[in-house]
Amino acid sequence: MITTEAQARSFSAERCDERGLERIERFIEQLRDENSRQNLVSSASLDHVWQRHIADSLQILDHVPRETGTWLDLGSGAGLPGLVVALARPEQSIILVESRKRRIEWLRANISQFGLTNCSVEGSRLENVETRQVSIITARAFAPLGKLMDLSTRFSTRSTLWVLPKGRSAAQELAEQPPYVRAMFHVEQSRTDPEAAILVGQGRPSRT
Ligand SMILES: C[S@@+](CC[C@H](N)C(=O)[O-])C[C@H]1O[C@@H](n2cnc3c(N)ncnc32)[C@H](O)[C@@H]1O
Repeated sequence: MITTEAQARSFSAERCDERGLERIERFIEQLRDENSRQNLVSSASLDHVWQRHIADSLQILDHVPRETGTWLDLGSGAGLPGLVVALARPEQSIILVESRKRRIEWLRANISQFGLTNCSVEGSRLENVETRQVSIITARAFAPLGKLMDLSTRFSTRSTLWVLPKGRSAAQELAEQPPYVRAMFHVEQSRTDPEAAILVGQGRPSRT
C-alpha cells in the first residue's frame, strides 16, 4: 500500500514513459494554480496530490495491456485519470469526455501545451457523444455503476476493458447490479487507499 507522497511519486515514475514524470510535475504546478480559480479538486487533496490523484490515476495502467486501442475516460474533470495517463504515456490514444465549459478549456489547454497529439476532448455530455467502439473505458467519481453502464454500454464491445475506481462503495455497487453485469467484473484493491477498490471488467453488458 502506498502511504507516503514519496512512495506515490516513485510508483508513478515507474509507470511513466520518458519525460512523463517531468510533464506530470508541471501539470501538478498548473493544477495548484488553476485550482485557485476553479474548483477542480478539493484543495485539501492537493497536500497529498501524488497519492490522491497521480498514483491513484496511474494505478489503472496495471490493469490495462500496453498495446491497446482507444481509451475513453468519462467525466474527466481536472483530467483524472485520463489526462494523467496521457501525460505519462503520450502514445496511448485517449478521449476525455467532460461537459463543464471551464473544465473543457482546462483539459484542452493542457493537451495543447504538452503537445499531446493522441489525446482529445469530447466537450459535451456523454449522452451527446457520437457512438464509437473503444478498447478501454475508465471513469473515476463519474456516476453510480448502474447509471454508468446505462450511459456507456454503447461504446463497448465484447473485448472492451472497464477499469472503474469506485472508492469505498465498489463491492456494494457491484452487488446491486443484475447478474449479467456482476459476471463481467471483479474487485481489485486500490494501491492508494486501503478502503477503496477498483472494479475491473471486460465485455459488453447484455441481458442475453
Ligand atoms: C465528481 S467529478 C470527477 C472528476 C474526475 N474524474 C476526478 O476523479 O476527479 C465528475 C465529472 O464528470 C462530469 N460529468 C458529469 N456528468 C457528465 C456527463 N453526463 N457527461 C460528461 N461529463 C459529465 C462533471 O462535469 C465532472 O467534471
